[in-house]
Formats: sequence, structure tokens, C-alpha cells
Amino acid sequence: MYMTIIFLLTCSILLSFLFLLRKHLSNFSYPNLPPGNTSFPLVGESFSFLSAGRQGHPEKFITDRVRRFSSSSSGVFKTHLFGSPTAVVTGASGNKFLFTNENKLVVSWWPDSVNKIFPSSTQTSSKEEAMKLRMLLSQFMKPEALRRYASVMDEVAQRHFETEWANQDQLIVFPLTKEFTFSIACRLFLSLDEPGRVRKLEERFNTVAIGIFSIPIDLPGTRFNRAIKASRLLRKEVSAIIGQRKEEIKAGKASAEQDILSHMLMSIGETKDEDLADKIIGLLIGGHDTASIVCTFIVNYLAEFPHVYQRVLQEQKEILNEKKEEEGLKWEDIEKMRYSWNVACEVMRLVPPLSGTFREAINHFSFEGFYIPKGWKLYWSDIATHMNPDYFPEPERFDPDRFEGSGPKPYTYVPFGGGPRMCPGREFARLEILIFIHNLVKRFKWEKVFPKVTKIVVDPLPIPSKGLPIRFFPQS
Ligand code: HEM
Repeated sequence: MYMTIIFLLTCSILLSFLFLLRKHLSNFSYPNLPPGNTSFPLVGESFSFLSAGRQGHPEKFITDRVRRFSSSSSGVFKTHLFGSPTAVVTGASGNKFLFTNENKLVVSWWPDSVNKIFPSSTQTSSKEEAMKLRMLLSQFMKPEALRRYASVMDEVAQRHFETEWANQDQLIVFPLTKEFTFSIACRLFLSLDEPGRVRKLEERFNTVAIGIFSIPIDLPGTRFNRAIKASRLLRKEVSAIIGQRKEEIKAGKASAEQDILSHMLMSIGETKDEDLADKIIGLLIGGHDTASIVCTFIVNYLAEFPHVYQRVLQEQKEILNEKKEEEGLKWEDIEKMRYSWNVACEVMRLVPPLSGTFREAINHFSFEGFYIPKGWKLYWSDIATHMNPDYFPEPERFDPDRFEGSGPKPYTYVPFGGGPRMCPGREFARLEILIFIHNLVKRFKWEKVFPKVTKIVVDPLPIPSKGLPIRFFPQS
């Protein structure tokens, strides 16, 4: 009896493996595919891809293979990532090809882990849903709206630095920049301002964010499992906020300009609270994690390069000197922060918050003479482009002056992506990053506790090892 069970079990494992192997090989049976590795069924090269990021060099996964398989420093190669056959396209020509063929040859695609954590993202990644969301966001990100946010963000920044940074001589930067950008997002997206409630929400968000790009194994104790559980609680909490806001709108106690949530509720028509909650959660994650990474690495590079810090300080002091005491920042001040923005751009070149994203081929097509089958995934990488010496000589060197004058060539500098899916929150991000820099340098000087070059772990977003501890001193 036992022998029969063991025999049947072995047969079914073998058959499943053979089935997977056949499917895997058939994915790669087309003629004239790009060169590259296909590796094992299911996992493919996912572990090498993730491990390059965890070692702090996500671009190495790409540059090593381009060197091996391609005759030029930009090129295309095939691989197998997160369960799908994938073509990785690199360089300015690859970026241009994908960004200009959105919805014609390719559409946005997210790995299974994202769809399992946010079930409604299978709809939100569709062309129509993405367009709807972009339309809503474009209203919220209009120049006149951004003008209003400048003073709100400045108010949040002043409170943040007074309560979290002042009166200490040492702290860890990364959790604090997250708290700063999350407070701004809660205030402007949901009108949520109560510190205790914001902090509780942030904890759940962090658990979800860590699991989003993990290997999708739903077993107790895995990051993925924790993220699914946290996302359910989060959906409940955000749905409750939505329910309460609906009541306020009915009673005439909320306006469309108040925040993103009211704006969405008043313009989107009938939608399930849970779907809307997923959209808001997605925005809160995308809208605060990315900017907090930029703020963190600005602190890091300003500590490493005192002459850059001095130029930033000088620019910000000139703005301060034109102000009356206690007068906050205005939009016009932001426009004067040219050098500070060059610093932020150079930080995003070296440490882009999203190292790259995926597309799916909706048709068969050819790229650089190679065949890309319908259904294959495509991956573009900003970090690999930013580290290409053809576009940025001595790419490892930190030099904000690269952004002087007309700046980098088209499609070579792409921290916000490009084409129809280009980040709609980029101006919002610019505003909060510059307001962060202003409030930081006008108050403090600082040095790193570990002065060596900071090790970066990309998992899935880049974070400094140990969270970047610094010692700091009040500005004289
Ligand atoms: C420094 C900060 C930021 C960076 C580096 C960044 C980067 C990106 C990138 C690279 C994409 C394109 C993904 C793709 O092509 O597949 C993207 C999309 C997106 N970003 Fe951002 N982002 C930032 C801040 C924000 C903020 C503050 C918001 C919201 C207020 C936001 C909302 C979005 C949304 C909704 C999309 C999806 C657009 C679509 O699919 O059509 N981002 N972001």
C-alpha cells in the first residue's frame, strides 16, 4: 500500500516536472530569439537577478550578460524571471523602443507577487484603468495645485525636523525620511494628520512594501505571506476612511480640492471601496517610498562631498535671506533651487528608486533584428542605462554638474520612466525633495557614523546598509 502511494507520488512529481520542462523549453523554441540563458523552469535566473540587487549592484545582472551576449554596450538578451520568459532591453535605444511602443506592442506588467497582494491591480494595470488613474492624478498634480502643496509640505517638514531631528546628536536617516514623505502623502492624499494614526498605518505599509517584489511563496513566516496579511488589514483601514469620507461628501463637509481621496470619490463614479482602497494604497506606496530613498541618499552624498554641501547651503541661504523671519517656502522659491535639484538628479542617476520595470509583449515583434514572441515579458533598467560610460563618463563618480545646461541625452536618464507610463508624480516628488533639502541644510551639518562608502542593498528598493546613521550639529 505504502509502496503504491510512494510510486504514485513520485510519478506525479516527475510528470509535473516534465510538464514544466516542456512548457519552459517551448517558450524558447522560436527561431531568432535574442541570445542569453534560459536556465531552469519556474525560477529561471530570478535568484541571480535578486542577488545582484541584494549585493548592491542590480545593474551587474544586466551588464554582465550584455558583455557576454551582445556586441555593443547596449543590447538585448533573453532570460527567465519571476516565472516568465523575458527579454531585457538596454540602453537609450531599448528605452526609446519600449516607451514609444506602449499600448502598441507592449503594456505594463507586474510580477505575480504584486497581483496577489493587490488583486485589483490586475485591472489597474490595464490600459483603461491606468488612463483613468492618470487623468485623476493629472488634476491633482496641476501646477496651481502644486503651488498650494508647497506651503503644506513646508509646514510638514518644519514640524518633522523640530520633533524628530532637533535636540539629538545622532540618528538613523532612512526611517525618518520615510516618516517625512509618508506624513506628506497622508496629509495631501487623505487629509490624515494625527501622528499616532499615521505611524500605525506606516508600519503596515512597510510590511506590504517589503513583500511586493519577493518570491511569491505564500507560507507562514515568508515576507510574501506577511505582506498579504498586512495588505488585507490595510485595505480594511483605508476602506473605513473611504466610507467615512463618503458620508462627509454627502453631508457637504468635504470638497474635491481637499485631497486625492475626495477628488477620486467625486469624479470616479461607482467603484467598490476595496478597489478604490487598492488604488489609494498603491499611490501611497509609490508616492512615498521612492521619494524617501532620494532624500536618504541626498543626506549620504552631501556628507561624502562637503563642497557640494557648501554649494547647496549657499543656494538655500540666498533664498532664506530674501525672506522675512518665520516666512515659509513658496513655489517661486522652489524654482530658484537649481543646483539643489541637480544634486537630487545625480542622486537618482546613481541610486534610482526603481531600478527598472516590466512590460508584456501584446504582439509578436522584432527588436534589433531579434524575434520577441507575444506574451513574453520585457524588462528595462534605468540603473543599467545610468551606469553606461557611453552616456555618463566615469559613471561611478558623483557629479551634479552633469545636469548643467541641456543635461543628459534623450532616453539616457530615466529615473521616472518615459512615454505614456512615465511617472505622473514626478513634479510632486521634486517639490517634496527640494523642501526636504531646504529644511535640512538650513538647520544642520552632519557626518556619517561609518565614513566609508555606504553599502546599498536593493531589496526590492535601494536602501543604505544600517539605515544610514549620522551624527549631526546645528547650523551656525
Ligand atoms: C523620486 C520619486 C519617484 C520616482 C523615482 C518614481 C519613479 C517612477 C517610475 C520609474 C515609474 C514608471 C514605471 C513604468 O514605466 O513601468 C513610475 C510610475 C508611477 N508613479 Fe512614480 N516615482 C516617484 C514618485 C511618485 C509619486 C510622488 C507619485 C504619486 C504622487 C507617483 C505615482 C506613480 C504612479 C501612479 C505611476 C504609474 C503610472 C502608470 O502606470 O501609468 N510616483 N514612477
